[in-house]
Amino acid sequence: MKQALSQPLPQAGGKPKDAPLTRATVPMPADWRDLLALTKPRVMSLVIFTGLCGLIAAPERIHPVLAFTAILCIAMGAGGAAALNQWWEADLDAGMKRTAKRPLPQGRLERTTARDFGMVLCAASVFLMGFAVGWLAAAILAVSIVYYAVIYTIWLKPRTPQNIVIGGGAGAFPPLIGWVAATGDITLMPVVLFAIIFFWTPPHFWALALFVKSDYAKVGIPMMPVVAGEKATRRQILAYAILLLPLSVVPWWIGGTGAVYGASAAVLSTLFLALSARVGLRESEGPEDRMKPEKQLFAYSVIYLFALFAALVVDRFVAI
Ligand code: HEM
Ligand SMILES: CC(C)=CCC/C(C)=C/CC/C(C)=C/COP(=O)(O)OP(=O)(O)O
Repeated sequence: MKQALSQPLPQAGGKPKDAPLTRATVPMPADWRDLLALTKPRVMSLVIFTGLCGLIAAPERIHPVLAFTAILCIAMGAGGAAALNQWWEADLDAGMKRTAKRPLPQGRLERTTARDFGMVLCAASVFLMGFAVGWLAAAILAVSIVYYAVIYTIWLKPRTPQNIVIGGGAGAFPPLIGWVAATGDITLMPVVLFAIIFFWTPPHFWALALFVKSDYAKVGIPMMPVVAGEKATRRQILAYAILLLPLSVVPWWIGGTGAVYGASAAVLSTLFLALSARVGLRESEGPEDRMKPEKQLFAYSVIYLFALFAALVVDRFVAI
């Protein structure tokens, strides 16, 4: 592992590493709840949802069994990459209040279990996608896994405050994968969906980073508020939200959706911009417990993306 432990992590099961294995100290089999936690299920619910919406919004239909398989593969790949992220960052997670209760910092799982679980899920997701659905979708899934688990987690995150701007590409792939799973082809529409998530990610994450800034500072991760300060972060949140408003209506503008999506996107993005402006124009370098607008923006960012992609699907059915 790259990062040095600030303090020794407890061994899985809370036993000292070199204790003789008696009946009482034989490691417990991995609990399924801890394995599930490794996949970051709440974050992944939106990843899976956007993947599903991309698949449904695509102009071609595939057999429901294949559609289910494609979404299962996105879930497995994203969950496996999240497990690898936590395997690599167990030391960092142990040092941050927000992440200290995860299975690895708590010593409820062996690190090697997390690594192997992640590897198996990722490999299985790509091969299943390739053999059952298509190799273009499998290739993009593989790229997104490597993007999140390696390029973002290992390379960008510890090095640059632009980590989530560049790394944001990882989370933007699922609708593209869903679309390609249905059509076997990449057209302008799924690329626009990719771009929407790409530009949504900085306000989504930096809103959170503002109210957990001290956590990131403590473990030496160069997140934007830590390196460039709160003011610069707030201005950049606003800049991305301004760009997101016209971008979100592009699917309607290029004729890829109907007015239901176009109107929904305009309303949802205007509210996103209003909440971002409240955060972006705030001057205070306030304490983290006085960050209500930032917390509201973060919460709304999640609702926003769910609602925007739901509108895409509703629009498709209304248009039929
Ligand atoms: C590089 C890009 C991103 C970064 C760094 C990031 C970071 C985070 C972090 C740190 C949290 C708090 C989670 C926790 O405490 O466990 C979070 C929450 C969340 N993220 Fe992101 N995120 C990114 C992109 C995305 C994408 C692309 C999606 C989905 C499309 C997404 C969906 C969510 C959801 C649904 C939550 C709320 C989870 C909850 O309710 O606890 N994120 N994100
Ligand atoms: C199909 C596929 C592979 C999709 C990628 C999924 C995805 C949404 C990746 C990036 C987003 C994410 C969960 C970042 C968490 O940041 P972090 O890991 O820095 O957060 P943490 O501090 O909570 O660990």
